Amino acid sequence: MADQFEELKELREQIDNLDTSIVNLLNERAMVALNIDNVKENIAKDEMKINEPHDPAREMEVYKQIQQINKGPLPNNTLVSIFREIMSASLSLNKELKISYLGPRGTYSHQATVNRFGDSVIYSMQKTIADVFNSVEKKQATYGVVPFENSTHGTVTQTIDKLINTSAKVRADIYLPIHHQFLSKSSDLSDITKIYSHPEALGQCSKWLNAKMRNVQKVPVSSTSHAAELASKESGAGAICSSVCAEIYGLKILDRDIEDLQDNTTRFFIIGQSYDGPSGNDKTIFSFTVDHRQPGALCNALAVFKQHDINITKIDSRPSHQHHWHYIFILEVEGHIEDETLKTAFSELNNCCVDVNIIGSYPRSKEL
Ligand SMILES: O=C(O)C(=O)C[C@]1(C(=O)O)C=C[C@@H](O)C=C1
Repeated sequence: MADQFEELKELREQIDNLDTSIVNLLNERAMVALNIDNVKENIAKDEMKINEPHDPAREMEVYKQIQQINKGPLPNNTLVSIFREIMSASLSLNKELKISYLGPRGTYSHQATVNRFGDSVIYSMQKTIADVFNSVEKKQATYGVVPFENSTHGTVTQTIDKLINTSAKVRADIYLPIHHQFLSKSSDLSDITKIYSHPEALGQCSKWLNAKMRNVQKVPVSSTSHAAELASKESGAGAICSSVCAEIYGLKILDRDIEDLQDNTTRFFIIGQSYDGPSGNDKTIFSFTVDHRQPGALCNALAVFKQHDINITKIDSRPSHQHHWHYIFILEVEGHIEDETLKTAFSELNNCCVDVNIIGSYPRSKEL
């Protein structure tokens, strides 16, 4: 017994020594991150650009490298979480970094934002997607996170309508698997007379709603968390939202994973004042308008990408709000706007469009 206590003491001494090394190494790393920030500041001044502390392409490189060198026993996802926090700390060493997202706490936007930026930055929750854009445009937040598209229900119209009219730029994307739960104060589905949720979440659960709640009133609200908040104050009301809302708002989960498709995933955009240079594996999003009186005008615009062998990864259109039945087209293509191929393609595109507006270029991220 005495031997074992002695062994425990020795092992704890080993841990203490290792912790000392880890703390010293973390501080050494933080000093290097501070130096990087100073160098980036000088480069930005020379090039008359904005210094962007967050570098999504570099973060992906760091994650890739730590996973390659990892020999265990720690699993890769544990190391990724630890490094998420290490880089979160680097991001906030020099100055306060404020990130805005569609709140309240517990929304999918909140989860995507915290997964990406960690615990050391300051978060600012906003009531609407438009408010997230406003906070970035007015420089009240360094970055904002907005939902862009869902694998089941398509484009988030509130976001795309802001993207075509904003000075903010898309600088990264985040994929988040989405599993919706049905939450209520009541204990039985048969007591439910009203369902709150964000319109996108209602759309992603249409099969469940039709099968189990066909005649129940559906009330679209600004976010899934706000839906949970409302449901927590009304008997007979329920909310479609994430499981974390159960704890936050003191609700019961009456049905789980009610989304139409089990691989339901939402892609979020990180918006800021500018985007980074090419990483070698990027995407570019832009909007354009064509002369509506000219037959084949849209076809000519799209043909530019075929001619340059540029893959189009998304196409959408939205009403122009200037003339009835005139549309703005939104395209996402592979490549960075500073790549030679894209530069040539965009100069040709400018010749056959009324207006072309680059919304962002960003490193292609991995769908987890
Ligand atoms: O390499 C950089 O550009 C850094 O600012 C350092 C660092 C890091 O801690 O590794 C910090 C934040 C960036 O988002 C990416 C990487």
